[in-house]
Amino acid sequence: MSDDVLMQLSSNSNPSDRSKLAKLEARMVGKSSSSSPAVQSTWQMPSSVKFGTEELPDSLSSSDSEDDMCCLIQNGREFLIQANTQKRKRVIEDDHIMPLQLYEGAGDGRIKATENTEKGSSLDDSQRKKQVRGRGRQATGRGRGSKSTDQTWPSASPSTVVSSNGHLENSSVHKENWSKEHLENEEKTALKEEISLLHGKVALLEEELRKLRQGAVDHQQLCHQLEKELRDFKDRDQQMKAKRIKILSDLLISVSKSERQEARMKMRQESLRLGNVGVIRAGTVISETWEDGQALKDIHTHLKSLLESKEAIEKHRKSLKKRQSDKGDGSDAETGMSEEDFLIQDEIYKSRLASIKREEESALRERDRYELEKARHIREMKRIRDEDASRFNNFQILNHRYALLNLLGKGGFSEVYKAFDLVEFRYVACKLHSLNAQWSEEKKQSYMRHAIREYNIHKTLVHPHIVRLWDYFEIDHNTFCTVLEYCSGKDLDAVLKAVPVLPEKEARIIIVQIFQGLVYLNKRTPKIIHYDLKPGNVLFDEVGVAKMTDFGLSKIVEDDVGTQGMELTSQGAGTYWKHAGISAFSYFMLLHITNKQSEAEQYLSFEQGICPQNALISTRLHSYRQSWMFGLLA
Ligand SMILES: Nc1ncnc2c1ncn2[C@@H]1O[C@H](COP(=O)(O)OP(=O)(O)OP(=O)(O)O)[C@@H](O)[C@H]1O
Repeated sequence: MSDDVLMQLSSNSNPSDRSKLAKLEARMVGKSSSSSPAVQSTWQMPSSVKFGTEELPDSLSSSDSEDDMCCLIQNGREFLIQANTQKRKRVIEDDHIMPLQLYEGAGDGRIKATENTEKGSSLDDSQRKKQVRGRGRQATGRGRGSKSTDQTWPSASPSTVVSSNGHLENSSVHKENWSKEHLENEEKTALKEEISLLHGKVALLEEELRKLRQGAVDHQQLCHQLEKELRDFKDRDQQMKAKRIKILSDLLISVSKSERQEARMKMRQESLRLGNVGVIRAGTVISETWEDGQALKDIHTHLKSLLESKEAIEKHRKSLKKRQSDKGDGSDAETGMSEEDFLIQDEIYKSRLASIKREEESALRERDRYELEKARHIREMKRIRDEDASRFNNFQILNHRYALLNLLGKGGFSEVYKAFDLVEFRYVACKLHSLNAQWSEEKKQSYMRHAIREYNIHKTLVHPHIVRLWDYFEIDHNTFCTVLEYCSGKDLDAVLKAVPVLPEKEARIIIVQIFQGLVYLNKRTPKIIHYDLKPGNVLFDEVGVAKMTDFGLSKIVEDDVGTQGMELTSQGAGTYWKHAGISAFSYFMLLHITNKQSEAEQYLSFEQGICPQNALISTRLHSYRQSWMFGLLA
């Protein structure tokens, strides 16, 4: 430590002092070799310190010259040494103050750095961080810094100045202790400040927590309230839903009831106009017979009178012709009519006959129209009668969902009701399949198999020209229901029966739609054969889109089964698909357009030749032929 300080001190002394010192030392070394090394070393150190001129003997201070020195040496070498030794002592005594004064000039930074370095070894990392934090605060001028800068280090130098001097060492230790204490105090102050800050933060957080807890409690209460409201709302909604459904079904029922009344009233009126079913009693046998209504009676009477008139005129004409030929070239003996008069009379008869013919044609057209109306009327009568006889005619709600309204029609084994779906809020057609209680279990099973197959095939079909099957459920042991898309238009059978000849354009667009449906059935996997395509199974929706329905006889075509391995019915089905599927339908439509019965008959025999083994199809075709081909085209 002393070497460093000495170096420092010597570097700080001015050059003239240094040369004087060198000279003095040179003399001392040369002339007083007896002086102790301790003294010498002690001497050397303060010699580099700036000597105040007042500290030297006047003779030395007043004269720097070589002569003075020589004089001193000559006059008493001993004195000089003694004087220098005393001075050196004094310098050393004061020395513990001087170097620090010098250091103070050099700046606090270095001392502090030294202190910090020393302290750094004894402080752990956290303490160091705190110091840095403390200094940071000093730099920002937050209290502690100002204190620290106000404090001045004691001007005492560290123990490096004179290590051999006990007093100085104590001072150094004291300073170290002081700086430690100071640091500890600073640390404590910082920690106290930090603790008070943390206390503040804790108080804030506690306040925040309290508020949050309060908020949570409020939220929970709100949540409970909302849950309760939701429950109430759901209950109310449930009650309202039940009410809504009740009101809706009541409305639907009242509309249906009025429709029923209207239908029956219309039927009664139409019965008077178009005809009714009368009862004929022959002994004990009671049979039903058709009695034409007034309009038909009138038209028939009119036609009859026209015919009578025509016959009468024809008769008169014949007698005129006879008289004309009898009279020869002369005039008629009885009437005196000339040849010219005969010709005029004949023209009158001819004209009258032509007029009657026109009237007759008109009356026949009118009769045809009445006949069509009569057919519709008979159909409606049958529907009403079936509705009245049905066990589902009292507006039941099936499966808690389908409100049955009015009967649409009755098939071989089923009744189709218009219904309202109270879940989806749409009209549907409920097809109620009833098994005859008289049937054997085997027959029932067979029917069920057919119905389930129909359902399974039909439910997978989604196409604009195929009636959708929405649902299927059992009603009781002998009855089940399929829910179908509702088609509010007529079926094609009714359309064809309503016109004597269907215009080609209309027939073509119906065929196109049905072909699209058939193409879909043939392209999907697995392919489906409808097997029962007829006008009665083509329905129209409210905008006139044609849709195929009734998949009761349809079959799935297994892809991997070759024609050889197929059942007889399936072989027929494959062929039927080609010929009776697309061709038959278009053929029938074309026949209906061209109205050529011979071609229709030819086609039917051809079709029967394709699948003679399929009794069911043959039966169907037979009824088909009966109801449609011969009924219409004959
Ligand atoms: N989805 C529907 N929408 C509207 N009316 C329908 C619907 N399905 C059937 N109908 C009508 O219900 C009546 C009876 O239909 P159903 O299919 O039971 O009889 P069918 O085909 O004449 O007889 P079968 O099934 O014995 O051949 C028909 O007049 C038909 O117009």
